Amino acid sequence: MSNIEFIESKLKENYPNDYQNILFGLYSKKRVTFRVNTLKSTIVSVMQELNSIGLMVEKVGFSEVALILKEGSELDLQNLSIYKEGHIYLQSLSSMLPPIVLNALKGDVLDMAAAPGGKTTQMAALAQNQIQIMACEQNPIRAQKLEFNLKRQGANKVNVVVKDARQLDDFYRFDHILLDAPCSGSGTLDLNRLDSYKTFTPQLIEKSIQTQKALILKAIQLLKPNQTMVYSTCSLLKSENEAIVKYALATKQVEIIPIELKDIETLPSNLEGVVTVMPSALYEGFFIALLRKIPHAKTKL
Ligand SMILES: C[S@@+](CC[C@H](N)C(=O)[O-])C[C@H]1O[C@@H](n2cnc3c(N)ncnc32)[C@H](O)[C@@H]1O
Repeated sequence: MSNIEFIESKLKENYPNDYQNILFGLYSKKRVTFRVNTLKSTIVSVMQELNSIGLMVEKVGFSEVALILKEGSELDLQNLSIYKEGHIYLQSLSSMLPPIVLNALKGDVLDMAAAPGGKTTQMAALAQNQIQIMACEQNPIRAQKLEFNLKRQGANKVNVVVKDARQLDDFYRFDHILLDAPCSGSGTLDLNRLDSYKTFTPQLIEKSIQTQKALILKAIQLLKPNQTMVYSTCSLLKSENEAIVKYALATKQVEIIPIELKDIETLPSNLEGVVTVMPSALYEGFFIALLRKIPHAKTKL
């Protein structure tokens, strides 16, 4: 079976009625989207700057600071001083959703799989640097990129920990946790490019599932009772999404807080309250679940 046939078979197995629309989304050329960094600039100032050089943008319903470039490429933005000085951050719209859903505005926050830092810097901006973030990243090279982005974006209350998050000390307790888990990436594949999908294999899926299970148990352990965490992936596979959340629910230490996304096309789920964003030219395929730790639940797993 070729890689493409394998992808098609997995999507068909997961979404028998929607897999053709999903494939269409994964073949679509993605629009260029980005976020204004409110630690350094404002939406008005960025829009004025872009207008003055003829780069037209449109706003997106779910965020005051998310923008879509009407015409042009990432390079057009990367050449600008507002990009180089961290006033904007190139980010897919779907990838902006987990921090918005988590809404971590005070206390201590753990970003368990943080590099390159799109969501860490977004959380820092949403809280105007009023939260203390521990940003954990296993891969040292990616951690350098994370450090670079934090500095450029002015996210100055972030402590980078280069470590396997499974090995984080058990005595930590956090008010909010973002677990944007390593995954097969099935929601972000560009099916026009072999280099994008050739690593999508049964082995990668299996390895991702094992890591996701260990990381979600660790997250539950490190979360303060009554507080919230987000589990997200850029995969569309239920084995990496709903099944991992069900695995977490089986500990009886967390419950789902239902998420409602307006004006964003989602895929059917067998688990109520979680969302899977349909891939399209505008959105990547993405899964998001918001969990709350049940008060008085034992922390020992
Ligand atoms: C989906 S990416 C995170 C993207 C990031 N949250 C962002 O928005 O920019 C997953 C990251 O987890 C890292 N990772 C994988 N296994 C890990 C582990 N056991 N502990 C910590 N980080 C891990 C990978 O190196 C990768 O950088």
